[in-house]
Amino acid sequence: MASSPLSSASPALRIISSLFPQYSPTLHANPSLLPLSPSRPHSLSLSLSTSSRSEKLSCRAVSSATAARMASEKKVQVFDSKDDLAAELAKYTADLSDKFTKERSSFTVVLSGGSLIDYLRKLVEPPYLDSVDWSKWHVFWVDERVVPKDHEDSNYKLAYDGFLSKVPILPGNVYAINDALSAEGAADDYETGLRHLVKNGVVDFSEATGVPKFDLMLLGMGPDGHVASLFPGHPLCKEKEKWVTFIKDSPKPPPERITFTFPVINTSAYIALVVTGAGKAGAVQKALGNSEDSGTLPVELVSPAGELTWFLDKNAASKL
Ligand SMILES: O=C(O)[C@H](O)[C@@H](O)[C@H](O)[C@H](O)COP(=O)(O)O
Repeated sequence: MASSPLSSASPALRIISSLFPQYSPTLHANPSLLPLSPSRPHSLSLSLSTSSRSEKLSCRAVSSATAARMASEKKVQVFDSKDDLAAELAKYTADLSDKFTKERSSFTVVLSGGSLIDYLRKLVEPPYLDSVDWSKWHVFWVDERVVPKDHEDSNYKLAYDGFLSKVPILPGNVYAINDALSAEGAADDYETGLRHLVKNGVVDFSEATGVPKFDLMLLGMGPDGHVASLFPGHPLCKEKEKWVTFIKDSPKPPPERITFTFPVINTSAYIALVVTGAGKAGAVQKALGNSEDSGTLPVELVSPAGELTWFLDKNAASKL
């Protein structure tokens, strides 16, 4: 298991629970939308809380964890403000960028849509703007809506406007979907592209699981506990063969999307789950608390081979 590279926690950071022992033809950047102007990352020193609340949470989580989840290293961090969360997420990401760019010639980062992009806001500011080796970044999407790249619903557009346009990541290293294809075609095309990138050594590969091993996934979670475009009760949550699949009946609009599957998500070296807002407190409680019906949410299936870190604001953590 990879150890955290992370080492000085911000004062506002509260760790309430910690270690659980235990290219392609079309996988390309869109030059018209990627006039990326140009322009390094870190690990949190985890100051473990010894409060009774912290111990209680750890016990609760352990009691509800499956054997697979126990195999993961899990950290839960609660921040007093969204700005504090964004500051720590920037530091965490920059540290991991530093670690992986020193170890390999690339840093493979997977983005989700939604509010996650806004929480990357401090990563595009000093000191990270100049200290991160952006030239080594390779950017992917854990899920994407099947809409044109300039559509308001596009995760690519969201990431471009809020993050990619502000840092000097090479346009050729940004892997958007082919928006001219159907959902099924775009999913197949994205998987084909990934296979090329694995073959070329840009993306790491896990012999153990037979799927790509991304360095970092930055995930959000919906109020219903969905992650990526893997929704509660949907058969796609059980997909074991495909790396990338598609959905045409997403309960969260728009309905047509492509998404990484759980085997790929769970092969990641690091996953950050960024969850804020009182509307998500129930799902957070189910996933991390001692809920009777724990184990029913997609987010509970997130159990990476590496390290999982929850970044919560106090509202999302309010039922813990
Ligand atoms: O494209 C998407 O819809 C997503 O990738 C999705 O999984 C998102 O991350 C969650 O729905 C959380 O979104 P919010 O953070 O905006 O609530």
